[in-house]
Amino acid sequence: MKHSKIAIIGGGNLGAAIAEGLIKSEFVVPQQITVTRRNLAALLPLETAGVTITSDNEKAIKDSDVIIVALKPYNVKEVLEGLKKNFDPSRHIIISVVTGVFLKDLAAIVNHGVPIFRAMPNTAIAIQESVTCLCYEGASDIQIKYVTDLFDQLGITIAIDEKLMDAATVLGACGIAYALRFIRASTQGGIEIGFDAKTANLIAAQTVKGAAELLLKLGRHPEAEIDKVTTPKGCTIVGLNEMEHQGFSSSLIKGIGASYDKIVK
Ligand SMILES: NC(=O)C1=CN([C@@H]2O[C@H](COP(=O)(O)OP(=O)(O)OC[C@H]3O[C@@H](n4cnc5c(N)ncnc54)[C@H](OP(=O)(O)O)[C@@H]3O)[C@@H](O)[C@H]2O)C=CC1
Ligand SMILES: O=C(O)[C@@H]1CCC=N1
Repeated sequence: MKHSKIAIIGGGNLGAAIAEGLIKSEFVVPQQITVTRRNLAALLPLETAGVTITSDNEKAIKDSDVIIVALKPYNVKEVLEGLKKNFDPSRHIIISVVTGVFLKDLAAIVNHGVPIFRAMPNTAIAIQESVTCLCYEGASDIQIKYVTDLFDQLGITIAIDEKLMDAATVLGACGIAYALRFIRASTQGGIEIGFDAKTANLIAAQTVKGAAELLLKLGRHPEAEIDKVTTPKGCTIVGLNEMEHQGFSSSLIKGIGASYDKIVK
């Protein structure tokens, strides 16, 4: 499957980010990628990089082997219904990154025996730093290996039960926004205590990266690392405790719950 052509149906925020990541990773060359949307002007940078851009979904599917569906949840049914006659089970695999649309619902729309994967990456896929949770139905071992390899090039991949896909959406995909808001708030605090915005943002972003790398590279526990920073009677514990009095951990946990409820209810 190494020379498979990839069509991304719906080249918006996530679809375009996947294309960018694929190009950077060299998993495929740009000429193996087609990206579709109606407003093609937004895709011109990808075209400059060598990707085929088009509004013709049918042609994109006919010219490709792997079809990544990156449409909004509310128009996926309508768009795929109109395209289903173009899917060939002996050739195509479908990878949906659409939030909240189950494998069985996708299979019912396509109705063709085409292997279907659900993947839940985040926008850091553009720089090969996504965490992508994956589940699938009706796929062969070769196809599972291919799709896992593809997302492994774009960050890390975790195979999960489909029942956890909504939770993966919140923790991994929405999580990028939560982390960025943390950095933004830190930057605002940094400005209040003396830094210009650019320097404060750099310090806040690199600090979050360092914290994450302590866990990812050294396998450490967050609280054990916090203990190393909180000098007795020092400034860290005073700030941290004040944040907790103001509901820091609680607001994050409640926010994660609210995002989850929005998907499942
Ligand atoms: N953004 C994120 O961080 C994440 C998003 N997701 C999921 O990925 C999906 C896409 O999200 P996102 O990229 O943010 O949304 P966008 O709205 O940015 O992208 C969807 C794209 O689909 C295009 N589109 C609409 N109709 C058609 C059509 N008939 N044919 C081809 N393209 C079409 C739209 O462009 P145009 O109007 O020009 O046609 C639009 O650019 C959603 O289901 C979302 O839940 C999952 C994880 C993370
Ligand atoms: O906010 C959303 O609905 C989408 C799904 C995950 C990230 N963005």
